[in-house]
This record gives sequence, structure tokens and C-alpha cells, in this order.
Amino acid sequence: MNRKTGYTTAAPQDLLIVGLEALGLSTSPETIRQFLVYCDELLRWNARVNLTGLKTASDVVVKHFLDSLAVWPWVRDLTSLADIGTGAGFPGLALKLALPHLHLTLLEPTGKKSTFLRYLTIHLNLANVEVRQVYLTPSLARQWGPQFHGVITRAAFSLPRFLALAAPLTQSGGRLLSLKGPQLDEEQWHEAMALTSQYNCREPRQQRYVLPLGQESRLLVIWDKI
Ligand SMILES: C[S@@+](CC[C@H](N)C(=O)[O-])C[C@H]1O[C@@H](n2cnc3c(N)ncnc32)[C@H](O)[C@@H]1O
Repeated sequence: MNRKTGYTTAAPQDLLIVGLEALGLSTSPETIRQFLVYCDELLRWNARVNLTGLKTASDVVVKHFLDSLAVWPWVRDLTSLADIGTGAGFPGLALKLALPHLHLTLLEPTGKKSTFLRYLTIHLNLANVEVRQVYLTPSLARQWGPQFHGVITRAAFSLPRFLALAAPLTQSGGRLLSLKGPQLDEEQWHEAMALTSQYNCREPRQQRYVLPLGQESRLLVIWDKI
């Protein structure tokens, strides 16, 4: 075990394969290749433009890929997904590689990140991925209206802010998903609960899940749109 990272000293490819297996995700050799290309390109671009704080392939696999993919059971039945504040594509693009049926829309205001996402989508020859370079606001979300079966985010917004951005974009019968760390801020949770009916959603629920390798746990907050 590498004491600094907490993972075994296995190669990134092996970490990915073991992690996917632990998550119960069966993927083809072509999907594994796509993840490794994504990792290489992210680190290559990162040397010139700052896209992520992570510097090693093992960290990208564990903290970006596997962390994003751990929520796949709550995404697999969705037909379309928007990822708000996706950064370098997390969790949306990682989920798309594992669940190729998804029609994915990535929303990101930063030019260098959107350029990277567009480049990668073409480089990996991905169908049904749209990158919108946009700073989403609640009024823009209302203007766009309910276009997506599911809307997701990680590490970008408080729960009340996410609700205000995501609910107008989510179709009736669809789902809003916010990936949180190991703990929830109680104040944010209560504020989001109080706002829920105003956004035509059912009361949110907290789903705890375990990350592969390391066994850390995380919380996912889920709203169903009425
Ligand atoms: C901390 S990063 C997280 C990136 C990615 N979701 C992840 O987990 O690695 C937050 C991202 O949200 C984007 N962002 C912030 N406000 C936004 C908004 N109103 N609409 C769309 N994206 C936004 C930022 O540009 C940034 O890339």
C-alpha cells in the first residue's frame, strides 16, 4: 500500500478495472481504452492549462473516474442527463463512457474547460454529447425549460442553488442528483427541504454509498421531479 495515496501501487489501468468490477459495472475493453485516453489527455492538457488539481493518473482514476461512476445505479435508467458545472467532465462524461446510451449535455462556463470537453468528445468519437459553454442562472434555466430526464452535479453548488438551477431543466418524472462528500451541511439540507415543493419536486432523500478501493463513503442527494 502506498501510504501517501492510500491506494495500492497498482497501475492506473488495474485500479480502473478493479474499481469498475467493485462497482458492478461491466465494461468492454474499448471502454477501458476510452477511460485511459481520457486520463492521458486530461493530464496532458493540465500541464498547459489548469483543468484539475489532480496530478497523477492514479488520482484521476480513483478521485475523478471511480468517484463519478459510483452513482451509476441512480443514472442507468435515465435517457438524457445534464451535468451542471462539469469542469473537466465530472461526473457527466465519466458516466457517459460507462453508460453509452445516455444523451449527455455538459454545462461549463470556463472556455478552456469547454474547449477540452469538445476536443475529447471528438477525439473519443462519442455520439450524443453536447457541450454548452454557459454560466447557468435560475432565469436561464427557466427560459430553457424541462429538457432533460436527469440533471446532476458534483462539487459545484450548494443544495438550494442546485435545486434552483436544475429543477426548471428537469422533465416531469425525472431526477435531480447532487453528489456530496461524506457529510451534509445540515443548514443547507433544511433550506433545500423547505424549498422543494416550490420547485415541483418530492422531498429529497439521502443515499449513502461506498466508493471502491479505500471504502470511503459518500452521500448522494436525490429529488424526483413531480
Ligand atoms: C469545483 S468545480 C467542479 C467541477 C466538476 N463538477 C468536478 O466535480 O470535478 C466547479 C465548476 O462549476 C462551474 N460553475 C460554477 N458556476 C456555474 C454556473 N452557474 N453554471 C455552470 N457552471 C458553473 C465552474 O466553472 C467549475 O468548473
